[in-house]
Amino acid sequence: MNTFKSLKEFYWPDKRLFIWSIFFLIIMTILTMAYPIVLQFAIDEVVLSANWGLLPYLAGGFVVITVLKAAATYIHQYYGDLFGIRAVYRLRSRLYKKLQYLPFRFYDNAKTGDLMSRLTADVEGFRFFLSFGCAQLLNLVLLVTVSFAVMMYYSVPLALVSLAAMPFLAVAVYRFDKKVHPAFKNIRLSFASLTTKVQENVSGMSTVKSLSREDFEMGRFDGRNADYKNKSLYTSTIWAKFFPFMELIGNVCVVVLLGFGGYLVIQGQLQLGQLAASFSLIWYIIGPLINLGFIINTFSQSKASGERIVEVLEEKEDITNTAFSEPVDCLYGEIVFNHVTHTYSGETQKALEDITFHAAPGETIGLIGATGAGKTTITQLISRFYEPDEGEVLIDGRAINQYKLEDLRAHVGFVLQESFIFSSTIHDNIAYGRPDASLEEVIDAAKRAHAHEFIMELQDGYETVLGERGVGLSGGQKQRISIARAILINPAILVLDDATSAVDMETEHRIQAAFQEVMKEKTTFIIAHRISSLKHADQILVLENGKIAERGRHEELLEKEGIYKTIYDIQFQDKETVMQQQV
Ligand SMILES: Nc1ncnc2c1ncn2[C@@H]1O[C@H](COP(=O)(O)OP(=O)(O)OP(=O)(O)O)[C@@H](O)[C@H]1O
Repeated sequence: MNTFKSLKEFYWPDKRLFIWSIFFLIIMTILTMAYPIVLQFAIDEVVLSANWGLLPYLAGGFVVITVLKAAATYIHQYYGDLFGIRAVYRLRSRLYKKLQYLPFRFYDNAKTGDLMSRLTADVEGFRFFLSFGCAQLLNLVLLVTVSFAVMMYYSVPLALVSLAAMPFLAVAVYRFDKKVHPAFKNIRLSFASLTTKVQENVSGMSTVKSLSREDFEMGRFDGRNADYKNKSLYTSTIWAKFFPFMELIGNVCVVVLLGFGGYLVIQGQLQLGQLAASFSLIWYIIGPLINLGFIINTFSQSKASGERIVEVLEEKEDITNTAFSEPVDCLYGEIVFNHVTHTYSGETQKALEDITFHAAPGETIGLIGATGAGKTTITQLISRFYEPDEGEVLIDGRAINQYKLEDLRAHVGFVLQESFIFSSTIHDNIAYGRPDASLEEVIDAAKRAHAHEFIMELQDGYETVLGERGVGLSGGQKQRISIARAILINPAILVLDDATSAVDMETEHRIQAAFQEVMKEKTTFIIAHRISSLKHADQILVLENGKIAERGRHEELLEKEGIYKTIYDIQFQDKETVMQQQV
């Protein structure tokens, strides 16, 4: 019940809808009970008493009851549905908002397929219970109690004898639920694994194709598909056995009712109409009891779904604005790292250890080092994507948690190795960080990123719609869109993660020139693997295993004859070799 309590704020604002829906459900049940009573009255008081004058009234009354019941059913269902739909609308919005603000740490461990199923299947499971499951449970209790009471009113012995088999029915339902519940749970898990596989496959399709692993992927999918099929078949066999068995018990009850009831009628202890009415009433008891398993199942499924939803909602947003966070209009871009140490959650090895440096506004800092040395981590700490375990990061003399997160991030521009392109127009992709930018500004940014020419060659120019993940653009083109995006937000701090690795030599040269232009008055971090990108940096930090191994300008580092010089020699020799081969 805790789950339902935790999610109360989403469904309780519409409690009126729920109450009305339940009110009309009660009316619906009362009117349903009227059917057998009218039948009993028609047989005993009209037919057997030859009181034919009552017949038109009875028929008219029956029509009125039917119409009223139809109206009550409509209102009950409509309000019930509205109640569930509105609740999950709020819930979905909150979940989506939560996903936007959850820290990077959460996404490091989250599986996309799993998150998707929480936002879709689990939310739907919860809605189903709110809209129908809850009402069904209440309907069951009402129908069974009232039907039993009316049967008892007609004849206590008949009610007790014909319902003697009910305990068997209850035991069968209980045993069935014990089997079917885990079976359903397994189906859900199997389905989640199936969708995760599909999602992963579609996302990594280019890798699958480039390595010709289609057959391997199909084999892996077949395994999960077969697992899902087997689990569904197993559940079907449980259902298939359950219904005939339940019907058998139900029919035994009916046979007992007719036999014993017939005897009572012959003995004059029961009226014929009462027997006929009891025949209908007994199904109002058996029917819902057979469905009890299904209702319990809906309940436990929605409870499980609710738990998975609550898990996301209660996930800690540990990187947020603090009480000291203040809005800021402009940054100068002075950055200080003071003995910063950082370990990613779940890792034992430090990604950064005791990093200290000072970057004056407008300076260019080069970061170089082997893969995994900690270059990206430094830039991620500047944007407060993660919080360091020890030490502090200061911008313009203030600790970065004293800035409002959105302001801080608005002043740091990233050009990442793998730029994400949204499935919308080129214009919207460039203006993503500044949707208010004018078309002239967007075009100017594209020109400076050397993207304008290729954009104009596309059929719809800036209005060209890009596919998911920007399919249709080359790596270099995507990167230039990303550069234009960063230029447009005009950040005080710029991070270029191997920004020109995916473009040809000529374009690289042009982009580098454009960057010299935009980097003016901006503190820029260049994460580079090639020394050529760092030659003009004001300061180069050479990282090794999360520590700064060397620092200085290009010429100074060459003189040190250390790691930097080694990298330089390797890259320089490579160049020499290429030159020699060309001669
Ligand atoms: N999200 C993460 N969760 C756990 N460990 C991480 C995460 N990101 C990076 N690491 C680890 O932290 C260390 C530093 O990684 P980082 O990405 O900063 O290196 P890098 O120098 O930028 O490497 P590359 O040149 O390959 O991009 C590595 O050992 C890496 O495995």
